[in-house]
Amino acid sequence: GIKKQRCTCIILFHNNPTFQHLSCAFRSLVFCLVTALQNARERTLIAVKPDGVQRRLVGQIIQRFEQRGFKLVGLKMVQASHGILSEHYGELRTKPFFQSLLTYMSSGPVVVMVWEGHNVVQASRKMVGQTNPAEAPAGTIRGDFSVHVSRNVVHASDSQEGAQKEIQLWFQGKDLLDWDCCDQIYTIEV
Ligand SMILES: Nc1ncnc2c1ncn2[C@@H]1O[C@H](COP(=O)(O)OP(=O)(O)OP(=O)(O)O)[C@@H](O)[C@H]1O
Ligand SMILES: Nc1nc2c(ncn2[C@H]2C[C@H](O)[C@@H](COP(=O)(O)OP(=O)(O)O)O2)c(=O)[nH]1
Ligand SMILES: [Mg+2]
Repeated sequence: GIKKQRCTCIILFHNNPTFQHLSCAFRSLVFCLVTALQNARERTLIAVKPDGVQRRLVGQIIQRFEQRGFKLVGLKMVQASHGILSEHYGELRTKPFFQSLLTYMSSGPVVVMVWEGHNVVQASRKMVGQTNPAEAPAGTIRGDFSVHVSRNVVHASDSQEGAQKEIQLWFQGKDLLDWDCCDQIYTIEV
């Protein structure tokens, strides 16, 4: 993800004849700016699970990501099928709770979202808290709103690679909006 983008960026700025005549300092400055902007475009998949929707927690969960400074770029409410859920939770296929996980996740609507921003994958895992709410500190979503591992309110991608796969699984490219957030220069250094 980011490493590949950095390489592309380096190739663009160091091998492109258009930029050869620019001073080294200026090229470095442009490179830093582009890298900062690309880092700010990291995305993750967050889903409010059926228990979160039933308990009317959607608004509070969205609010936490907004107030942290992340940008919502995709949002939908879906009744998820076992098909999409078994792909989403493919790595847990051999776990004893896999079938009950699918039953619970398809028991009602989920609200699936894509959030964008600097370091959003890692930051949102911290905001969500440990898988088992008993271990999730107060102040995290799971630590504030849940008590049992099987009803832990929210999903968050656990790596950048996982996020990319999950976003492709749940969203079509055209449903993710690339919009300018007017406060962006106040939330990251560019
Ligand atoms: N022992 C368990 N009993 C019941 N459900 C479980 C158990 N372990 C995990 N789950 C459910 O499966 C989900 C996926 O487990 P995983 O290990 O991926 O946790 P997670 O990454 O914290 O959660 P998610 O992937 O939903 O964000 C958990 O969020 C939880 O709802
Ligand atoms: N019933 C039950 N459910 C579990 C257990 N471990 C995980 N889960 C459920 C809740 C998790 O949110 C979900 C996905 O697991 P994960 O991807 O390892 O954790 P997380 O990414 O949700 O934090 O599976 C578990 O031990 N028991
Ligand atoms: Mg997980």
